[in-house]
Formats: sequence, structure tokens, C-alpha cells
Amino acid sequence: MYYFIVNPNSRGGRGRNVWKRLEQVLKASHVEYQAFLTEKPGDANRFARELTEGCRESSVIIGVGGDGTVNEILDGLCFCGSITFGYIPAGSGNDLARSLKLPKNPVRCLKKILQPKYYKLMDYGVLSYGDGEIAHRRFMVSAGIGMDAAVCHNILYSKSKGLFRKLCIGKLTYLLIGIKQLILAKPSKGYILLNGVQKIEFGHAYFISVHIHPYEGGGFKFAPEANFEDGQLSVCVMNSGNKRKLIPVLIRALMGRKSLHRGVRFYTCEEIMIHMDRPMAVHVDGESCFCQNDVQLRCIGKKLRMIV
Ligand SMILES: Nc1ncnc2c1ncn2[C@@H]1O[C@H](COP(=O)(O)OP(=O)(O)OP(=O)(O)O)[C@@H](O)[C@H]1O
Repeated sequence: MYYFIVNPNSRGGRGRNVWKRLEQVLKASHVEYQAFLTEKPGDANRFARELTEGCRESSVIIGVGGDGTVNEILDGLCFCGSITFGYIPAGSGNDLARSLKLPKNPVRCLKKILQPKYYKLMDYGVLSYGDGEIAHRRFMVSAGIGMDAAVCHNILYSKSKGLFRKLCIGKLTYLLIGIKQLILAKPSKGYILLNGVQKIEFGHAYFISVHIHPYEGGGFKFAPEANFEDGQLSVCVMNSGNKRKLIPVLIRALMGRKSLHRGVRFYTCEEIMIHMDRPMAVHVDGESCFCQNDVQLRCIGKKLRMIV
């Protein structure tokens, strides 16, 4: 049995069209399946939890939507039984699909899932935050604090988002909001603590992004060396006294090139604690975790079996 969790609203409604095409193929191939269509944020998380709690024998769960939908599914999974995950991208950013080099054609993706040749045991990350009660949120692709998260927050609440997505220029949305946030961005003093031992201080941190996969924000390759099978987080810190110097850094990341600017530093670790002197926006896979001063992130190695 295949369980599909579909966000019909991803990419301004493209998810619904993609799902209609997939359903035709599924019906024609007489595959046994059940579909769960989300109606609001949080539904994908709930469906994933309900499908996997109670240690069922084995389930194949397939997400149809964007990175936000994948994030919700991952966050809802109960890893007690045998779970196999498949993904059919239908979002705006599609950073997971970009990293896994999944076919752009959803029907080809579906056929790969129905006749799987390769599985990968993938890492995922967990972000923890909060003062009293600590909240934990899993992430598949990346998490971050600062300007990159402010862009995600702004996109989530942007009025023009739907229009841009309908026009299939989701990447342009990220770029335009990115430019706005770059103008507004203020750096913070702060520090990171790698694996509980190595402390590194920063005077002008604009953002810190922590990756399982190399891309975020619809194609910015902030962590070119990220490897989703190595049990490690790849960290990119943007720290510069001169905001203008960030522009070539962002352009290079968008072109898929590693930044050579000395304000950009890269680290690898299993866990990281981040402290910022002032509260900054936080995201996981583009979903908001509000504003925080302190967050902790760790990598859970080779945990999610995925058809690729
Ligand atoms: N039926 C729905 N209506 C409105 N929002 C939804 C619905 N289902 C899920 N959501 C929310 O939509 C948001 C974005 O979804 P998703 O990531 O699938 O698409 P996207 O934003 O177009 O793609 P990407 O994240 O790759 O840019 C998520 O925050 C999710 O919680």
C-alpha cells in the first residue's frame, strides 16, 4: 500500500494539477493507494504521524508538494516501524529535489517510486529552541538563523507569493524578498559552539545556515560540501563588517559556487549551538520557528530510508 500526502496548494496550486496527473497513472496501473490532501498548515504532519504511529509493519509514504510539505511529513513520522519515504516535487523552491537530482517530470518520479532501484539511508537534522519548554523540530534540507530565515518568514507571509508562484517564478520571489531583506538586515554579535567544545565568536553575523543538503532558498548553494549520508551538519556563517560584500557572496551561491570571501566560513560538526546577542528569525526547511537568541541543532545519521 502506498500512502500519498499531497499539498494541493504548493506552488500556488500546482500541487493539485500534479496530483491529478499522478492519480491517472496510479489508476491506470491498478496500484493500491490512499491519498491524504492537506487543507491547511499542520495537516501533513498529522497525516504522517497517524500513518506511522503504532508500529505498523511497513509503509511507503510519498510526499507531493514542496520542501515545506516534506518538512511537515518528516516531523510527523514515528520511526518505530519500517518506513520508506518517496518524494514527488511540486513546490516553488524544491531544494531537496535539486540536491537528489529527482526528475522534474512528476510522472517519471512516480514511476521511480513504484519500481524502485535505489534506496538511500538519509540523515536529517533536529533543531531545538525555547526557554522553558524546549521545542524540537526535524529538518530535511537546512535550518538557519538570521537573514536567510527572515527571507523565509517574509515569503510565508508575502501577499505577492501566490501570484509569483502561479507565474512559476518562485525563484524570483526568493530573490526579490532576499534583496529587500539584505537592505533591512542588521548583523548581530554571537558565537557558535561546535560539538560542545569548539567556540567561535562573530562580531557581525548576518546569518548562519546549517545544512543536510547543499541548497536552500530555492537554489542558493550555501553548503557546497553538504553530504546527506555522512552523519554531519554543514554550517555556513556569513559574517562581515561590510554588508555590500554579501552581494557577490549571494550571487556566487545562486550560481552554485563556493564563496571565497573571508567573511564566509564553513564548518562541519555533529551538533552545534548557536547564540545571537539579539533575537533573529529562525527557519527549518523554509518554515518559521519564530525569532530566537539561542538554538541547538544536531544531525541524526542514516535514519530515513528514501527511494531516490
Ligand atoms: N492546503 C493548504 N493550504 C494552504 N497552505 C498549506 C496547505 N497545505 C500545506 N500548507 C502549507 O504550505 C506551506 C508551503 O508548502 P510547500 O512547501 O509544499 O510548497 P511551496 O512553498 O510552494 O514549496 P517550497 O517549500 O519548495 O518553496 C507549508 O507551510 C504548509 O504548511
